[in-house]
Amino acid sequence: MPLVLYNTLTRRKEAFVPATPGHVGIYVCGPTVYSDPHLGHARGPIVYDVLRRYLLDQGYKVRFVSNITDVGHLTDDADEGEDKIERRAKLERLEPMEVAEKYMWSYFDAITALNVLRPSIAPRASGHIPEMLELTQRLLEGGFAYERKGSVYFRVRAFPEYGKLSGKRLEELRAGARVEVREEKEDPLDFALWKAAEPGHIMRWKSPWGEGYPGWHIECTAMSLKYLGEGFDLHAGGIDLQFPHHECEIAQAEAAGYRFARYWMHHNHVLLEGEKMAKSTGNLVLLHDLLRAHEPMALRFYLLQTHYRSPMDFTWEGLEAAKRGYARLLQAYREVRRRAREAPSGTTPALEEGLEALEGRVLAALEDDLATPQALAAFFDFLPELNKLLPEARRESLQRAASVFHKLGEGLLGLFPERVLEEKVSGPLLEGLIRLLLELREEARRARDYAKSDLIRARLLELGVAVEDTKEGPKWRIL
Ligand SMILES: Nc1ncnc2c1ncn2[C@@H]1O[C@H](COP(=O)(O)OP(=O)(O)OP(=O)(O)O)[C@@H](O)[C@H]1O
Ligand SMILES: [Zn+2]
Repeated sequence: MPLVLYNTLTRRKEAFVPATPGHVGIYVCGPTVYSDPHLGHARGPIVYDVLRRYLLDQGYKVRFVSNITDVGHLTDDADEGEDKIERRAKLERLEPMEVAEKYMWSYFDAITALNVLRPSIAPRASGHIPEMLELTQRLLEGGFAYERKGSVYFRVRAFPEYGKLSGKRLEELRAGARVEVREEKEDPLDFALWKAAEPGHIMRWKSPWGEGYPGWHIECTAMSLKYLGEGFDLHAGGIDLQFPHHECEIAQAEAAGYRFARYWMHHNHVLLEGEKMAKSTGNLVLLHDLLRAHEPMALRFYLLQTHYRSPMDFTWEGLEAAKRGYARLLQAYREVRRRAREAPSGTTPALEEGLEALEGRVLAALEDDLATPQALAAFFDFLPELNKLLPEARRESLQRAASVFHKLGEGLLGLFPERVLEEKVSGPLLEGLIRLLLELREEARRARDYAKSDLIRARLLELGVAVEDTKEGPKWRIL
């Protein structure tokens, strides 16, 4: 398989070889669902969606697991602070699970509008507490964890490979760590596998150590191993998750004796005014606001214009430029489809050659660590030639052009769902056309050309539009 991906674990591009021939297992860290998604939340789903589409196109069976965090993600990375969902529940006067449900659907609605395929499994953390307890128990038994006042912490010192994903050195981390006053931890680097619930904490489950709730990191380890098995192919998420979240995930899995993910992918951030777009800081543009005002596929196109490992600065000018670029591609594709229906039969070798080159370039770009900007550039480089060939092109070659556009543009990049290709005549357009015909009819009447005015009326009637002449002028209705 020719696909090459940058593996964060080894810090180099590597050929991607799935553990089981013909199958690929992918786990992507999903959102903590306590508010509406912003544009940054769409980047990962779209990038990994292109990867998934590529693998499907290559004939792989892909199990794509992306979780929903509905418990355990605290406002503070050092295991202090409130649960993000529970804090929001208090603000909105809702049950925590109402908050999770509301924002989970808000997230799925948005990424579905962006033509992202639904995960094969979207496990929710709160539904996997037994798996997390079992893993915690195993770590305790192996001496990799300890219990303090009903909470259980991972003993980082017992796992010398801690830091291998992020390349961080334990001594430096320790020097920079904050030491809390009421610290229960042996080492400031230790992290919670299980937290004792304080009085008043709503989301709580029974455990061998009393009532509590899981740590955020143990959720993803437990759920990815459950659904993808040991040594699964690929684990992905935003670059902010590389440390500590993913570092902790690896420590938990491997200390418990399981082989963990073989490849790690991290996408860079969407920035606004140079800063990470984030819920917690309020530096954001909401996805739903963008989706209401702009073609979702133009947004998807905009995000794919930057390589996933580079930061992407969101600007309104950038969005407008992307809309224009997308419209050019869409127009070309529609034109190809239209002509493929009408052109005289035959082939156009120059067009076929151009298509083959396009296909080669797009595939080569994606196979080189998902170089989506280069894949899009290949389309734009092909446009002038395509536009030159179109007027004379013959049907069979145009049909092939349409299917190549479908395979590359929709199948791989997910940019042209059927919805955008249908050149639908909308309500306002229809009404305008009827009004225009009636105006022409009035003109004919004024010129005493009754044959023409009657003809217009008769033809409209055939189409199911009845015209009635009243004192206030002609009225029409759909039969
Ligand atoms: N600005 C961004 N650009 C790209 N990916 C992002 C961005 N913000 C969050 N993500 C990714 O979205 C996923 C869900 O993240 P999460 O729910 O923790 O959101 P968040 O906005 O980072 O929250 P917070 O601001 O509270 O840290 C993660 O994979 C995370 O890396
Ligand atoms: Zn995760």
